[in-house]
Amino acid sequence: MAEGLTRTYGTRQAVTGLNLTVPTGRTFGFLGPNGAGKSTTIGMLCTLLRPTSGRALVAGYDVTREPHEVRRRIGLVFQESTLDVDLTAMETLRFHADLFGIPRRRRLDAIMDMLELVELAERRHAPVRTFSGGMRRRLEIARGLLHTPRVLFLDEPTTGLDPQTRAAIWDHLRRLREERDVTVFLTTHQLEEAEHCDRIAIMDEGELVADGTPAALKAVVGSDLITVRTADDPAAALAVREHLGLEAETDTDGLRIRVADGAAWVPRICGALPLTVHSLTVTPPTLDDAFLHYTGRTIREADSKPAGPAIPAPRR
Ligand SMILES: Nc1ncnc2c1ncn2[C@@H]1O[C@H](COP(=O)(O)OP(=O)(O)OP(=O)(O)O)[C@@H](O)[C@H]1O
Repeated sequence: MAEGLTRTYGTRQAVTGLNLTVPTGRTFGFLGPNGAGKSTTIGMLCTLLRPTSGRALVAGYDVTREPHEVRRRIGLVFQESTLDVDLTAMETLRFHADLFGIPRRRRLDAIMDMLELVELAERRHAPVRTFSGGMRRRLEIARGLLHTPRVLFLDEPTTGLDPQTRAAIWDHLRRLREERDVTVFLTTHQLEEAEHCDRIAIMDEGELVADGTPAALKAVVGSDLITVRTADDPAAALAVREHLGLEAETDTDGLRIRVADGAAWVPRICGALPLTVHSLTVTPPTLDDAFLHYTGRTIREADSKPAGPAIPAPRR
């Protein structure tokens, strides 16, 4: 829970008056372009950055007044890897278990449980340097979960990974949600990734602009996109405007028409066109449409601005 959470760097407002409640045991995605303030928010929630004003409770504890209580109850996976590549997977987790004071008698069970969760048990004695990017990320997730935190924070968990590995990481995060009662809080600037979350908060230029389930955010857009390719798109646009009174734009994809119930309009559009239709697709609203709706630009346009620094990962 955050109330009026604000962080400034000098004169720059990185996060402004953030109000947020995250449901327990769910996957919550923080979506926004580079520099929106996502990492700064995670940094404050994880007690790594002090809020300039406002307050936040994580797992029931105040991040400013009770940082140690918060730290005990959270796991953190940074944007950049913080693994020591000379250690094996087992040694990595053993080191972390010591750090968090996991009792010796429970240590091996806890480590094996986590290694099995992320399917690295067979590679437990291999040094991390022999691991692929996806395996390293899975090991970091296992490490973040070893002390059974109530909340797992992941800053851009699949950045830099190929699509297959990304899908595998999401499978693991899904299992985590199903099998353990952990709240997963992650940041992403990838729309496809945000679709996996139970709830999303859209952030832009330090402010929260929307918050809800992916379906609810898309529903606000309220219209499907019909794309039609014809033998003569400008003539088709004119016909659609004149006969159906619909706004139609043409671009390299063809003719683009936005309507509330796309499927119902298909026969009428085809009937109104006096020329050959090569193809017609109906696309329900996407999260990019939702982002556009709330911010006035697409996330890709917003992302082409220079990136901000990620939250500082501890160096070893
Ligand atoms: N240590 C810092 N000093 C000065 N400005 C900073 C610092 N860290 C972040 N900022 C600025 O604060 C704003 C928010 O940055 P932040 O890293 O939180 O965004 P982000 O949404 O996480 O972006 P990214 O996806 O690139 O990590 C940006 O304008 C960034 O330049």
